[in-house]
Amino acid sequence: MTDAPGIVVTGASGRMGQMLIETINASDRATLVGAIERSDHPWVGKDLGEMMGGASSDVVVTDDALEAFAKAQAIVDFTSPAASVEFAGLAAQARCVHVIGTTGFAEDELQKINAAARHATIIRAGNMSLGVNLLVQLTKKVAAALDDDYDIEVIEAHHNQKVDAPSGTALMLGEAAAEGRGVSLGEVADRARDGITGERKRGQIGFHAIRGGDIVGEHDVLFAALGERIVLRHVASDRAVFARGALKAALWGQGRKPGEYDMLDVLGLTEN
Ligand SMILES: NC(=O)C1=CN([C@@H]2O[C@H](COP(=O)(O)OP(=O)(O)OC[C@H]3O[C@@H](n4cnc5c(N)ncnc54)[C@H](O)[C@@H]3O)[C@@H](O)[C@H]2O)C=CC1
Ligand SMILES: O=C(O)C1=N[C@H](C(=O)O)C[C@H](O)C1
Repeated sequence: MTDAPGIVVTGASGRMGQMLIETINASDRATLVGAIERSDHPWVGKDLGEMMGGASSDVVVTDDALEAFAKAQAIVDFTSPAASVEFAGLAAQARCVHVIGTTGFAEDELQKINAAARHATIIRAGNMSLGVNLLVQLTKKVAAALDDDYDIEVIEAHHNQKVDAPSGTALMLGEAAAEGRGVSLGEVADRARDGITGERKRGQIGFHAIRGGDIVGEHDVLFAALGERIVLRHVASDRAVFARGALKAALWGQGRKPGEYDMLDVLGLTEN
């Protein structure tokens, strides 16, 4: 028997799923106890290690989430919004910490996750890297220091397989900028410019999404005024930064009371 919490990875064959499995397997602070894929996925029923191109392992990929969650202390979940909402209910039943990295949630889906957090410890963040979470705090501070002579634009770039836009990170940065300015993002966001748009409205926060090749994830927050520009930038060059953050969150969540937390809580970056 070891004290290392048992972790189940959902979306095991995905870009993040495989990175998470490698990160957990390399750690002596957690043990991989399960791997989930969708029912129609060719990995279901197969040995996880072999599917990842290595030696056989103790883990067989399954589509039975509840059975797998029952053996775990934490679920690390980078899948799709619909899947993560379902896993939130099952993780709450199994009393597991649920780390959600999935992005692209609709408002009603976020409400369902929020409801699950009444009974479960959920840590959700659109970006699990230390660097981006620091950038969130910097963005809030810079936005609070400047008035709306400074136009704020959030520009993000990702690989050509990404299905949601703006990225979860871009929305976190936009929220931070809006909070710094004391406004509601919903009221000032401009998420699509095309055609004769008219002049930029003062106080807007604009979003731009670049998609191409194998870009891991890049985010700029631009503050542009007459005669000067400030650019706050984060570049992720390796998905391992997200996986390390997610593992840290799963460990941090052990023994924590039910509620919805984020990476600022995990990293101790919350402030007044
Ligand atoms: N918060 C963060 O730090 C990060 C978040 N992400 C987000 O994580 C999510 C996944 O990203 P990728 O790994 O690049 O995508 P991906 O498409 O490579 O992987 C998603 C995996 O989830 C699986 N899946 C979908 N529905 C499922 C279900 N019902 N049951 C079990 N498995 C299911 C798919 O089969 C696939 O293997 C995206 O929303 C992305 O934006 C990605 C990187 C970092
Ligand atoms: O889909 C991705 O790849 C990423 N998604 C997250 C997001 O939507 O911000 C985090 C990271 O940028 C990679």
